Amino acid sequence: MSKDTTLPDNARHTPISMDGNPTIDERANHCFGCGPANPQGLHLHFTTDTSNPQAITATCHFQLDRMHEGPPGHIHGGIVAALLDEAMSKLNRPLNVLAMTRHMEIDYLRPVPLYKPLVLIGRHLSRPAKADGTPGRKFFHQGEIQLPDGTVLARSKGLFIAIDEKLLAAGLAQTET
Ligand SMILES: CCCCCCCCCCCCCCCC(=O)SCCNC(=O)CCNC(=O)[C@H](O)C(C)(C)COP(=O)(O)OP(=O)(O)OC[C@H]1O[C@@H](n2cnc3c(N)ncnc32)[C@H](O)[C@@H]1OP(=O)(O)O
Repeated sequence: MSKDTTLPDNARHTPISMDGNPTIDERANHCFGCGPANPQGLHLHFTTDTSNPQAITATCHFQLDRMHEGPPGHIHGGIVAALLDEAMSKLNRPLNVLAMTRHMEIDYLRPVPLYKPLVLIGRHLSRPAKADGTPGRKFFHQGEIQLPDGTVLARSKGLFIAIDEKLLAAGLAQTET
């Protein structure tokens, strides 16, 4: 069945230019957290440090304005959650896994200010082995939003589950129709 190329992009979720066989990165082009093609996204850009494979990190320097306000002068709590989720999810690629958030918990320690430079950090914590000793599919990560002086404003712990590539392909096929 041929595709209706007259539909607006927000209904298709994938830009017309990516028709064919888009990679997962191309599919993520509209990701609310990091997709460069999402005009309403956060446009977060992360640098990953894999020098210690046991403690991979992903770091992003960012600043938000009133578009994302919750308490006056401060970032909305749901956006704080999205920021932390994004930071943790950025650890999956350097770990060579496609994974989705299964569970996350957040400590909102201090209100997170708008119009201030902030640091968002994801840290890989552990990947427990299965009972038979083979690598498990659960990835535990931590996220933090900090002031530049290191003061932690919000902290998360997340469980990400590796997605079977065959199921992923089926999922992507579903979103194509
Ligand atoms: C269309 C497809 C596109 C895919 C593309 C993906 C890649 C590219 C993403 C890029 C974008 C990223 C963006 C940011 C990251 C998001 O935000 S991802 C979006 C939010 N997340 C979701 O939508 C996920 C929705 N959930 C699901 O699809 C399914 O639950 C999952 C995650 C695939 C897991 O399903 P499942 O395989 O049935 O796993 P389930 O048995 O429920 O739980 C797995 C294990 O975790 C354990 N567990 C559950 N909760 C807990 C807990 N609180 N504590 C400890 N253990 C727990 C369970 O007991 C279980 O353990 P075992 O029995 O295996 O020992």
